[in-house]
Amino acid sequence: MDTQSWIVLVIFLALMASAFLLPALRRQRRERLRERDDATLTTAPPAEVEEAQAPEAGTVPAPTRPVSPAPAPPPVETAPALEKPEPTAGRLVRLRARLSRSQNALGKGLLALLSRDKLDDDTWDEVEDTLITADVGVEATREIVGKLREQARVQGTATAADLRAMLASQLLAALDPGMDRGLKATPHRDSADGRPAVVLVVGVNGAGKTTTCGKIARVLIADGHSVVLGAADTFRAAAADQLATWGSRVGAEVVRGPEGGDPAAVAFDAVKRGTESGVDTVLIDTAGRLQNKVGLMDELGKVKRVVSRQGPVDETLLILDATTGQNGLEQARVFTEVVDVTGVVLTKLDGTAKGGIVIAVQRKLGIPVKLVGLGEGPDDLAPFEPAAFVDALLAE
Ligand SMILES: Nc1nc2c(ncn2[C@@H]2O[C@H](COP(=O)(O)OP(=O)(O)OP(=O)(O)O)[C@@H](O)[C@H]2O)c(=O)[nH]1
Repeated sequence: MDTQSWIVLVIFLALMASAFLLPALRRQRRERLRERDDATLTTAPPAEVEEAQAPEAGTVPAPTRPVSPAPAPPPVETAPALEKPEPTAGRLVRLRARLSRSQNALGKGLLALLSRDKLDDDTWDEVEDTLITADVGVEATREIVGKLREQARVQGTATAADLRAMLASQLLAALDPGMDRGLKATPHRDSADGRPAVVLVVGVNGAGKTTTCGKIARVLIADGHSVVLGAADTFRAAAADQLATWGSRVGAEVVRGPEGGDPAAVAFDAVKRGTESGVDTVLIDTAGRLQNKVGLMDELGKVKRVVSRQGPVDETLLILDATTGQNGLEQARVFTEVVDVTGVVLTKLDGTAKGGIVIAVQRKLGIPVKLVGLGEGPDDLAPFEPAAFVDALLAE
C-alpha cells in the first residue's frame, strides 16, 4: 500500500471509532451520574443536602439533622362577634326620612290642595280622592274630610298652615293614638314554670314574616330581653336557615325541626325549650299561607292550639305587606278569624305611598298597628307612633 492509501485507511478507522465508541462512552457516563444522583437522594433529604453546605461567615451553623416543619397550631374556633342592635326608642324618628320619602306624594298632594285660594267642592273632592288613593279607605276618608270641612267652615278664614294643622289632628285622631301598641313580650315569672311570653308570627307568603321575626328578636334583645326563636316554617328549608342567621347575629337560640315536619311540633318544642332555658320571650315564625287555602289555615289554627297547651299565646302578630293595599284587609280579616290576631306589623312601608292602610287596618279590624317595617336593614323596624307617623306624612 502506498502512503496515500494508508492515510485514507487511518481516517476511515478513526471515523468508525467515533461513530461506535463515543455514544457508548456517553451512555456509560450518564449511567454513572444517574447512579450517583440516586444514591444522594436515598441517603439525604433535600433539606439536609442544602443545610450541609458550608455556612456563610457570621451565621449560626445549620443543624445537620433534617428539620421537620413546626406543627401548625390547631385552628381556633372563634364565635362570630354578636351584634349590638340599635335601641328601639326614637327609631321612627331615625326612619322618618324614609317614611316621608315614600309618603311624599300623599303629604305633598294634600298640602297643595289645602293651600289653594278657594276651597270649593271640587277641591274637597280631590282631597278625598288623594286619601282614598293612599288606601285610607272610603269610610275613614269621608269621616276625615267631613270633619276637616266643618272645622274650616267654622273657622272662616283658615290659612294653609291652619288647614295643615287641622288635617294633622284629623289624621292623628283617625289613627286612634290611645290604642295599646306595646308588644306583649313580658315573661310569666309568676306562673308555676316561669313561662316565657310567646309571640306567634303569621301572614301570607312573602309578607316579611321571617325577616320581621329576626328584626323583632333584635328589638327585644336591644331592650334587654332574652329570646328563643322557633322556626315553625318547616315548609321552606331556607326560612329556618334565614332565621338561624338572624339568631346567631344576636345570640338567640333557634329551635328547628326536619324539613316538611309538623310545624305545631316545632312551635311546641320552641316554647318548651324557652321555658327550660328561662328566656323572656319565644318568637315563633310560621310558614306563609294564603288566607283562602282552608287546609293551611287549619294547620295554623293547630299550631296555635298546640302551643297553647303550655300556656296562652301572648301575642299573635299579623305581618302585612303595605304594598298589597286593600287586599291586606281581607287577609287580616281571615287570619283574625283563625288565630285571633292581636297586633299588626306593616312591612315595606318604605316602598309604597299607600301609608293610609295603617288607618284602614285599625278601623276595620280594631287591631292596633304595633310595628312598621321601613327597609331591609336589620334595625329597619320601628314601634308605630301615630304622631311621628302623621308628622312624616305631612313633612314639607
Ligand atoms: N323594603 C322592605 N323590604 C322588606 C321589609 N320587610 C321584609 N322585606 C323583604 O321582603 C322579602 C320577603 O321577606 P321574608 O321575611 O322572606 O318573607 P316571609 O313572609 O317570611 O316569606 P315566606 O316564608 O315565603 O312566606 C325579603 O326580601 C325581605 O328583605 C321592609 O320593611 N321593607
